[in-house]
Amino acid sequence: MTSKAPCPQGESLQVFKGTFIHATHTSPMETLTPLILGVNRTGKIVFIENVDKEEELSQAWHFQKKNIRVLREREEFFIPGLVDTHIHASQYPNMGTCLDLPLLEWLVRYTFPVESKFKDPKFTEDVYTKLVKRTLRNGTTTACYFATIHTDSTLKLCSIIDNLGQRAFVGKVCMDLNDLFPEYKEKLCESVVETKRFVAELTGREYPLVKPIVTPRFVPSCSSELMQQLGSYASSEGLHIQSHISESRAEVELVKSLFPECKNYTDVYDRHSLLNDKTIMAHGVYLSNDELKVFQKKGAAISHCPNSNISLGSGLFDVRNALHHQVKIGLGTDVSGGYSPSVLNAMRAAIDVTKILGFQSSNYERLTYQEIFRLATLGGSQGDDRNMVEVYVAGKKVVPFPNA
Ligand SMILES: O=c1[nH]c(=O)c2nc[nH]c2[nH]1
Repeated sequence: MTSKAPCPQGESLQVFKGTFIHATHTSPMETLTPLILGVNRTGKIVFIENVDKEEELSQAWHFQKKNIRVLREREEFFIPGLVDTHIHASQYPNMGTCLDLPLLEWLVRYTFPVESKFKDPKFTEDVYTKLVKRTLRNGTTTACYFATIHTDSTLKLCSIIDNLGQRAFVGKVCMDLNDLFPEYKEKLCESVVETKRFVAELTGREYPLVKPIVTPRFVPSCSSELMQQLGSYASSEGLHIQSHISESRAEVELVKSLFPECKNYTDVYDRHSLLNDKTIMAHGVYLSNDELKVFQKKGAAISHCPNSNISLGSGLFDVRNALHHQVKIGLGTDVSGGYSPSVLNAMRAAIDVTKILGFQSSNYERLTYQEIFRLATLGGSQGDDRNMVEVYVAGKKVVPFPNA
């Protein structure tokens, strides 16, 4: 929640007092009350302590008690920022519509056409500005975005995110296969060169909170050569990787027919060096236990996107089983397969999914709402090493994931 900081004199602070709710590895939801929190001019939390330290803190930091914003008891509380581990910024124009087809048909009929519009800079700026503002309004302080195949438009998304102060990973989508909508694809060489240009330009801008993520769309859209080149590039540069895996039965069958020599869908990514502890794969509905073991061994994470899985009729992801396999899990809105940009909505949908799994099997250990809160906050932050500062709450060091 806060990094330990020295106490410079005379810095202007915003100070809050009230109830804090957070998650740790030992407790999925912990209520800390009452605490006092100071935020400096740059938006950094500079202290978070028990209220009995108020006097001491007001002297050290020179704030007046009358300026403390006191949260209303039982009505207001602080939580950590929500983390959306999978969202397609470019599908925002379709959000809440076009959900009458299963995944593979949905991509061709609705999704590729809307994404292809992002070569237009005006359209790009308009849509991305609205989308990022909307996610921030919904409490998403960190997001893992898919953009489109267009590099400059994706860089525009990065500058909008930076401007609006969100933390993000942003991916220029890579896809060199698309027979059913050929207007929206790249050549192999172009996809790799443009990914490198995207990473170089974004890194050069030195945005403090916005980082690139290598983004092969999914196996059916990428040649083996493209996946191999992206895998080795990501490894050599230490970059994060995002893609989709095992979302629908038809997709799993398609991948089997495309890569008959591979053991399963996970094996395809693994053989192309795309599965490691910086990888986040969306969905994973149909992953076998053997595949989950590979995820655990490699340290790869899964983004659970329950709204999308229901809306596109893809299936029900068993979070409990993945947690039993010690796989890292976060929550994703998956706009526009999911119809809501809110992680709170993803939490509600995750509750629905775990209840449905409970109806199907009487001894199923449903997720608790506290566990879902942890998925939406701490769960989604695993693997983002920018979060690995030393964290102290009320003078006590908090170790979110000691074995991570
Ligand atoms: O939910 C999804 N949305 C997408 O855009 C996509 N592309 C491949 N697989 C996908 N799944």
